[in-house]
Amino acid sequence: MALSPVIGKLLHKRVVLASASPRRREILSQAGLRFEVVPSRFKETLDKASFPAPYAYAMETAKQKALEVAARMYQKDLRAPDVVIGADTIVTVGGLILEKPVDKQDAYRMLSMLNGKEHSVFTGVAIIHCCSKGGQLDTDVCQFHEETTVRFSRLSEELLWEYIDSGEPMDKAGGYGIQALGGMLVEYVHGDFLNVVGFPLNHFCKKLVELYYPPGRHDVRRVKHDSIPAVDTFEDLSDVEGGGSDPAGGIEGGPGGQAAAGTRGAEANGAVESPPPFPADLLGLIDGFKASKALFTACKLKVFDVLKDEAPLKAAEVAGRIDASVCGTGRLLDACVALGLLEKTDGGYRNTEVASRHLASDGEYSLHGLVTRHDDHTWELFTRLEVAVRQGPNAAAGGKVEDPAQSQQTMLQFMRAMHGLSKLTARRVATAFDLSRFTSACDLGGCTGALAHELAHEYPRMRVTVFDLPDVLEHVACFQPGGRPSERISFVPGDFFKDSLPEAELYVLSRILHDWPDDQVHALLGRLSGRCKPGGGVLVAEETVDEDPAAARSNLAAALSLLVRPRGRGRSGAEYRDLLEQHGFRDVQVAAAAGGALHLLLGTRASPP
Ligand SMILES: Cc1cn([C@@H]2O[C@H](COP(=O)(O)OP(=O)(O)OP(=O)(O)O)[C@@H](O)[C@H]2O)c(=O)[nH]c1=O
Repeated sequence: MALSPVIGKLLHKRVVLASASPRRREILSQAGLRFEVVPSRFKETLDKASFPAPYAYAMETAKQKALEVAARMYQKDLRAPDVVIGADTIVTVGGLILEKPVDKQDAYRMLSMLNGKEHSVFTGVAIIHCCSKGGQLDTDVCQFHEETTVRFSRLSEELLWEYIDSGEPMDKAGGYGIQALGGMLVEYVHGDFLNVVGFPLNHFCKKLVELYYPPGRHDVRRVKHDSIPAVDTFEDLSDVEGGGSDPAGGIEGGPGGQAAAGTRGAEANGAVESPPPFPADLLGLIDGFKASKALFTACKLKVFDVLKDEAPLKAAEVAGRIDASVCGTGRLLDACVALGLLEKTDGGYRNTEVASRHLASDGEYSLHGLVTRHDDHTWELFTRLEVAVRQGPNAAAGGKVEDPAQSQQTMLQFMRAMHGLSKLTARRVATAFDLSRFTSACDLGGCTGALAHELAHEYPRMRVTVFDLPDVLEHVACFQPGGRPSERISFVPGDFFKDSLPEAELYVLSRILHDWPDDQVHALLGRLSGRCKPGGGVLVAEETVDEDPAAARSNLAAALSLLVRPRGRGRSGAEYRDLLEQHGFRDVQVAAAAGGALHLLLGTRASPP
């Protein structure tokens, strides 16, 4: 059984886990499954005595949990998810079924029954495939169960109460959690450990293989939602009806769908070819732009601002706040849930921590500006990637050099994007080398001063000058912490190609050189080298286009950006070192920052010969 292809079968479906159990959620996300969580409202009150065996009770409860969620979601949007997964875990001892204790006394009763004995843990699982047929919800139900045997040591009353007082037993079947403190009570486990924790992952994957790569018979049966079999007919579900239709065909391509027809056709010819490994990663890549666009759109519509610091909101409430359609907003919010940017609970949607920190438009580490810049500018630039590949770097813009000062709006957007990126990397750039020997620094093209602040903060003796175009410096006030720059930071307007460079012991060029062709880089470094006194330094921070295959993936975005940009060029770390040495900087030290995304070089100005 190859895991990722199996899980991959679900990657392009809207999958819902109908469970409030954090353990199930964790087990499935660790397995790489992408899903939403919609806890079931089904009350676990089925008559246990009406079931022939405890596992049948667990499977039926799991099924009813999942069907309740499918029906509720369908009712709400007239659109059910593709797959709903439900589960129910029970503990059985001496013919009794133990669920979650209702109070401490109940937990004590359960743990006393398990004390010093062997018991079974059953998890029933239902995988329900949904579709809409004739205006009604149509469901395929696949169920299974898994049993694990657990034995508790002989435990003292004192220990049992200590465990109960820890609070751990209360939301767990049988009153214990094997994955945490409860693990100390356990002498042995026979069978699937994760099944005890709440979800039999191994059996689940095997079931997916059966469903999606069907060798023949298995226990899926079409069940009309409005004719869910009564509880007492339930045990029949594991039997295949003789001469039944191909259930996997129904699931894969929908009833009568193309996939089903294809499979049947192949079987009729007697040549059943097994399909190739499922290219989940590749499909993820093919669809990657849709994920980016969903993120961009949510940012632009300020979804993450609306859901910041708030109790969960329903799709309709969010739609009202962002002035958008309810249906469209619902889809967008669900997409953000699937991308791990939002969480969905019974009460509605709310931000994940990452979304609040980086995607809301305010906040110290907001990347909102970067996202909107990508949406408004970079997106379009990348539509010309083919031209850039055919004609070479910088050709895509048709010779048109983008002028960031085009309009106030563009300039501010550009600055917000740069500020967000710099805030994330500035501390790392400032501390990659010991710069304490310098008492003054000049950050050329230092924009909002994000790096200048970190340098001043890290080196209490250092005064920092931010040197940038007058149009840029006009807008820096709103980016200063507390609304004003520190007294050791000054902003000096000027053009580093033309105007006299401020005097400093250390010159900083952070994300500047890639933006210029070689002749201009030489001109700039020549001016800088002329201004820098012997013993002074230059600090360069750049994304590089190294040929090291290990770094290729993380450098990919930078390398392609440099191809489509209207000017500038990508260089390797070695090329930057050469450039510094050509301009009289020696003892070049090299470091990496921001997870290898930034290449840092610190050179010292040698005395002229
Ligand atoms: C034996 C054992 C159980 N559990 C948890 O017990 C709950 C069972 O209850 P359930 O009714 O199946 O699920 P739920 O939590 O009510 O969620 P839901 O699916 O919404 O009904 C699940 O949480 C399981 O992880 C552990 O975390 N560790 C263990 O060792």
